[in-house]
Amino acid sequence: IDLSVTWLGQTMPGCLYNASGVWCREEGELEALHASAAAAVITKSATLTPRDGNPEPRYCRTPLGSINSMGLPNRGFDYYLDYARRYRYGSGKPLFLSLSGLSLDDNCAMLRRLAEEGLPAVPEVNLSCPNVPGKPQLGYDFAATAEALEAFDAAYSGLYGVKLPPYFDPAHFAAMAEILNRHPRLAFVTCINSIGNGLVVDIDSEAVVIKPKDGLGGLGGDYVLPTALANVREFFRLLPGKDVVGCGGVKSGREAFMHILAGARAVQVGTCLYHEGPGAFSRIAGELAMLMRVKGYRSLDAFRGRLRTL
Ligand SMILES: O=C(O)c1[nH]c(=O)[nH]c(=O)c1Cl
Repeated sequence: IDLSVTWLGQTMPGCLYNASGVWCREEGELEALHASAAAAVITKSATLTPRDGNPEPRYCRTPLGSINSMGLPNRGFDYYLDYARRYRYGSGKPLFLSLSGLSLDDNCAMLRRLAEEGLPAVPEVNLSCPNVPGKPQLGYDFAATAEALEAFDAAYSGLYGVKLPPYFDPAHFAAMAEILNRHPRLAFVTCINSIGNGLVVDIDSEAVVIKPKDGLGGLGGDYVLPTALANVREFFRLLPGKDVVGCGGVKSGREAFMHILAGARAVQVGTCLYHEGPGAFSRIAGELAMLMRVKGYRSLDAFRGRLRTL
């Protein structure tokens, strides 16, 4: 059973890696991911300067997944760039740098700095953080997204990707695809980020469960799987020549299989990784391989994007 994935001019040994934000803020966490069965590593979304993030409690696990309003806590761009300078690219596991500047200028400054370094690390620009008070998700503003992508192309001459928020309307899928398809070096989109601004209520305390934004936070886990699959399948159809990375609701080989069937080139794991740790990757990969064996598939190419309609 071959779980390898060839994209971005390289072949990685498997198809699973972390969702940005989970188990990836500190170098020790990143090294643990690299040492695990994860096939790639992506860093916590970086801002130009370090951030403490939102007041706690800012993350809560629920029976169906998670809610978070971390507020972009991170060590700052220089910390992750330094890690990228020392990363062992020869391992065959790509390194992605998630960038989430608080302004277009910040995103372009980080992209320009990364371009100057000439490192193999691939940027994934986050258009979808839902948890910085006062900062709407860029990906929901089509004009601003169009402007940003033009600026990214000018700031960075290599291949890059974007992390998209979930969309919920065919008109929005079409509008975003029209914008994204203008950019040949935009090599992939990662669908989806958390479903923003959900509200989890604790009926015992009769209170919300996280402090920021009076309890509003991004949802992950079982809550988001159908929405994630829809975004993967729609953008797989609408973005010829680009890759779609599936993210959302993956907790076993089953959901990984669903994402790939929907068109995902590779699959990210967030909420499940937060709770299980990097051992999740070998478990999920084993479950995926077993599922493929039962179904008679020897590689991901044998079923990627082959979701049947009725
Ligand atoms: O609050 C966060 O740090 C956060 N949380 C998310 O669920 N998605 C993001 O992109 C970010 Cl940047």
